[in-house]
Amino acid sequence: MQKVAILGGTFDPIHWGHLVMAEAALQQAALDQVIWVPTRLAPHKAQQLGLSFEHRLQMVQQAIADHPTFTVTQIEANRVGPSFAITTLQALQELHLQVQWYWIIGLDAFRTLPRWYDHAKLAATCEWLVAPRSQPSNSCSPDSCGSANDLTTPTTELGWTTEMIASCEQVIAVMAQQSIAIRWQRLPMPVMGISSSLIRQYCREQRSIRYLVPEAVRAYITGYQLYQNHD
Ligand SMILES: Nc1ncnc2c1ncn2[C@@H]1O[C@H](COP(=O)(O)OP(=O)(O)OP(=O)(O)O)[C@@H](O)[C@H]1O
Ligand SMILES: O=C(O)c1ccc[n+]([C@@H]2O[C@H](COP(=O)([O-])O)[C@@H](O)[C@H]2O)c1
Repeated sequence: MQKVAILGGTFDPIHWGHLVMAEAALQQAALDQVIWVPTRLAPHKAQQLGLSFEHRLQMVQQAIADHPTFTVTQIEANRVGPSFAITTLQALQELHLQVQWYWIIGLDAFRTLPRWYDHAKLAATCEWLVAPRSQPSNSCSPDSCGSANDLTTPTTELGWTTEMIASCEQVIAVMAQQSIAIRWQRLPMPVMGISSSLIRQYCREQRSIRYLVPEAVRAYITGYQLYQNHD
């Protein structure tokens, strides 16, 4: 049976944090494939107007072009309403039979899992590969994110602090209270203090984004003069 992981995201734009996370997952879970899924309308970012789906898709395509086991799908391109994860997973299940499913996710997003649409069914359908993340991204609410001092108590596990691990276990506990069993693993990888918000901010401030995103993505952003005036 093939082992396939979904990496869903807004990717506005894709950056090295996403790519390092995907590579760590590939190795850790011995995956056969990672399917990148740009969201059309992220459920919790629905009010925000970001770049078009086409621009975000193009940047993902260019960033993963040289990777033999990364692919990108447009499965959410024409979806009406928010892009719920369970809908995407079920649609991919119909296309890929005989697959053991995984979902690659950063700690900030994992913390919000108990509030995802139909999370009970989703949790039963895939295993979660969680990447450490120290800074809350703009996308999560204050009650769902950790403090900025997550880096204070390191463990021997690459990238992970005791606070981050406790945060994951809190998610598992909340799910358990709802009688939802969840399969998950922590990804050993360095904490990458990069976010799409940071890239957009750097572009607005006309600071260099070299080494924060792949060169092809930087060229794309520069070529279309993206992120100059809005967040
Ligand atoms: N630097 C990072 N380290 C670990 N996980 C990350 C990192 N950046 C993004 N992710 C994860 O990748 C997935 C998609 O994230 P997304 O496309 O929203 O990027 P983002 O950098 O969080 O964006 P924004 O800053 O606009 O909120 C989420 O699961 C998120 O937690
Ligand atoms: O299904 C949900 O309710 C849900 C709620 C929040 C986030 N997600 C998914 O989580 C992934 C990461 O989202 P984002 O916006 O942080 O890039 C993306 O695939 C979203 O569709 C899904």
